Amino acid sequence: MDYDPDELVRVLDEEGQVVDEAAMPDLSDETLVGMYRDMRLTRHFDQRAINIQRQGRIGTFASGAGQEGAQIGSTYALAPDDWILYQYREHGAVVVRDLDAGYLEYWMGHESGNASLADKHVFPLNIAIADHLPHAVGMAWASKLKGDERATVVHFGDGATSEGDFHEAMNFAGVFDTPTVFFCNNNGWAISHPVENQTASDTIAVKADAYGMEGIRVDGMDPLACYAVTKEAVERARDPDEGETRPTLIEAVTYRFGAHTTADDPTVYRDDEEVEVWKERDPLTRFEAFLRRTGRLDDELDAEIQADIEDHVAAIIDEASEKEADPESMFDYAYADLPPELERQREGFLSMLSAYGDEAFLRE
Ligand SMILES: Cc1ncc(C[n+]2csc(CCOP(=O)(O)OP(=O)(O)O)c2C)c(N)n1
Repeated sequence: MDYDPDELVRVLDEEGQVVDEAAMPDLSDETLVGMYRDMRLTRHFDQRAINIQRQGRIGTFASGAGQEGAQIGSTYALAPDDWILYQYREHGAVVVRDLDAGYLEYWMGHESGNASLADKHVFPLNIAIADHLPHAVGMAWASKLKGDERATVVHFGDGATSEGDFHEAMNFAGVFDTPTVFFCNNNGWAISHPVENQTASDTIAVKADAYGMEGIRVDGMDPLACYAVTKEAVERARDPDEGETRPTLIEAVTYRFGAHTTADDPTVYRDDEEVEVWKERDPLTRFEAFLRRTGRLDDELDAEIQADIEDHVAAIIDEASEKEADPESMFDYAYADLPPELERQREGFLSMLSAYGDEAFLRE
C-alpha cells in the first residue's frame, strides 16, 4: 500500500505547511506546543528505553519512533476519561495521559507496571495480537448501556487486522452501535511481513464498509490530521444530542522507523532506502517546522522543552530502577492455580536460583 498524500486526510505536508486550512483544528498555542512536547518526550523516552534495554535493564522493548504523530494527535482528541486500549507500541498515548515510573516498571518486568495505568483510563498493554479489540467493544458497549458518554479508542497494527478478533469486534460494534474508535496504526510491517501480506483490500479503511461504519484513511505522520479525524470519530461515538452512538475505523498510514522490537533485525527483510524515504516524513520534524514557521516555537523554548523532557525521563528511569526484580513472579499472573507442568518448572527454577543466584539465568 502506497503513501499517496492525495488520498489521505492531511492538514500538514512534509515541510509543515498547512495544506488544508478548513481541516485545521481549533487548538490554542499552548495545546499545540503541548502536543509537540509530548511527541518529543515520547521519542526521547523511546531512545532511552532502547539504551537501557541494551544495558540489560529491560527485557524486550518495542520502539514507537515514527508513530508519535498518530498516537499523540489521536489522544489529544479525547477527554481524559475516555478509555484507551493499546497494543504495545503506542507509548505516545500513555505519555499524553502522563508518563511515570510505573509505565517503565512494566517493561522492566514488574506486574505493578500494568496496574499503573488504571487510574489514567488506559487498559494494560496487550501482547496477544488483536485480543484487546473485543474487550474494547465490550467496554464501549458498557458505556453505551450506562449512558456515560465515554468513547473507547483501541490501537492496533495492520497485522492485527488479519486476526478473527478484529472482524468479530468490528462486526459487533457495527451491529450494536458501540462508541468505539478502531485506530489502526498501519506502519507497513507486522514484524517481517509487509502490509500487502495481510489483506487483498485496497486499504484497511475500506473494511469499515463491510461492517456498516465510517472508515477514514489519514496521514499518520501528521499529528493535526490525526487529531482532526479522531475528534470527529469521538463526537460520532458520543453523539450526545441524538443519544445514538456510532463506531469508526481510522487507518493511520504511518511507519515504524526502528526494529519491530529490540529482539528483531529489520535489515534482513526491508531496505534501508525505504526507511530513509519515510524519515523524510517524520511527524516530529514537520510539526516542529509548522510551529516555528507560525511563531509558536523558537530555539529558546525548544531548548527548554528538551532539558525538561531529559530530566523527566532520567527521573523515571532512576525511580523505576530502584525496584528489585522478582523473577519468581513470572509464574504468578497467567493462572490462579498453576498447572502441574508449570508448578514443576517453578520448583526447578527456584532451586536453580537458590543454588546459583543470578548465574541461574546463564545455565543451560
Ligand atoms: C495472537 C498472536 N499471534 C502472534 C503473535 C506474534 N506477534 C507479535 S507482534 C506481531 C506482529 C504484529 O504486527 P502489527 O499488528 O502490524 O503491529 P506492529 O507490531 O507493527 O505495531 C506478531 C505476529 C502474537 N503476539 N499474538
